[in-house]
Amino acid sequence: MKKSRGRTGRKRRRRKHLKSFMDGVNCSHKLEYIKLKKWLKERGFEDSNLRPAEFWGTGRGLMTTKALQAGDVIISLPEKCLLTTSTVLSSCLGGHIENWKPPVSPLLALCTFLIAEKHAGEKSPWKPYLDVLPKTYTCPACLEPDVINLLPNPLKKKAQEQKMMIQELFRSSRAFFSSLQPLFAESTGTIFNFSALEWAWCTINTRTIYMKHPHRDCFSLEPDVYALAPYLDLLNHSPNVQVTAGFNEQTRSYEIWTNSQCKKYQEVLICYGPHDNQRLLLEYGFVALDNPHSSVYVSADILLKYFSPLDKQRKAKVSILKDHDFLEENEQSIVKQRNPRPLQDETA
Ligand SMILES: C[S@@+](CC[C@H](N)C(=O)[O-])C[C@H]1O[C@@H](n2cnc3c(N)ncnc32)[C@H](O)[C@@H]1O
Repeated sequence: MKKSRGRTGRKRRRRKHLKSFMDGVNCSHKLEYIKLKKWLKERGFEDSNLRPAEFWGTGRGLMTTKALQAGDVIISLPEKCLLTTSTVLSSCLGGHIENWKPPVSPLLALCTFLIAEKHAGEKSPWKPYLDVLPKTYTCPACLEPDVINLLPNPLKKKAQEQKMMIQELFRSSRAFFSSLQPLFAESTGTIFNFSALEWAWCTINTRTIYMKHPHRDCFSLEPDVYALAPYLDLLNHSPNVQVTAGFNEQTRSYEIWTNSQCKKYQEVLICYGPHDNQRLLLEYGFVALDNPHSSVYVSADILLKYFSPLDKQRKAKVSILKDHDFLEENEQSIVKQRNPRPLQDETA
């Protein structure tokens, strides 16, 4: 049959070309995903219509093999598949954490567990999950100083703070790491090194879902709101979709429901929250195209410079903006131990 060379043909070819970019390259045949699926099945995860795939634009994510309608469940992950502080406490680290004073934070407990399990290699029951975790991250904390220097000023300061915060976490955790020596043949100084902590911190910062756990005395007062959710954490973010997510007490599973449609073989996207690109870069290491939450950060200095000198209210206006945290502080801020932001608000 003669190929259509007219306008319709060109349109059709263009659409096909565009579609091939939007569709992902299925990678569920790769051994690491086959092992992960088997491991999840043993923990009660029912095979869904999701497949790991590589997408142009968002990287690795999950594609659906069935069209999704608003109201459909995207994924339902049983409690047994989740990695939380309860997992950590029931491991060999549990006794050491319970005896350690001052108590460690839930975040540090999770970081320690990830590093220890990664070190255990073949012996770790979490190996199929650990094997699919990224080896490196693009959060500002992992960027070289000369790259951080290229960022706009307010973001540069926040990136430097994030780097210093992890350095401080490492410094303040060294004694705790040393206390774990009886559990390891190799020196804890080698196992729990700075880059291992940085990797674990970024894993938690970029991949955890929000799940509130009651406070336990063996932990410090920082909120215990994290859970690592294997497979579910392959879902990428879009500011333009809406989902409902949370732990379902009846099914004892963490569930995500879509409020948007998704076509067959397209990437299933969820919303991590109404974050602007600065926040996305800081917390997750990427920026979203056409982000409706985009904002521009302005320092008090810049604002005052461009306020009309005749405006008698300008100081009061700046003060109101400051009170509501709408202004970047210019002075060097004290490095605070900030808790990372879980993947999804309960309300996202
Ligand atoms: C929860 S993980 C999602 C799965 C991840 N892409 C992977 O391969 O493991 C979150 C990370 O995915 C990446 N990501 C999520 N949404 C993205 C998007 N819209 N564009 C680019 N990268 C995105 C970022 O690196 C982010 O830190």
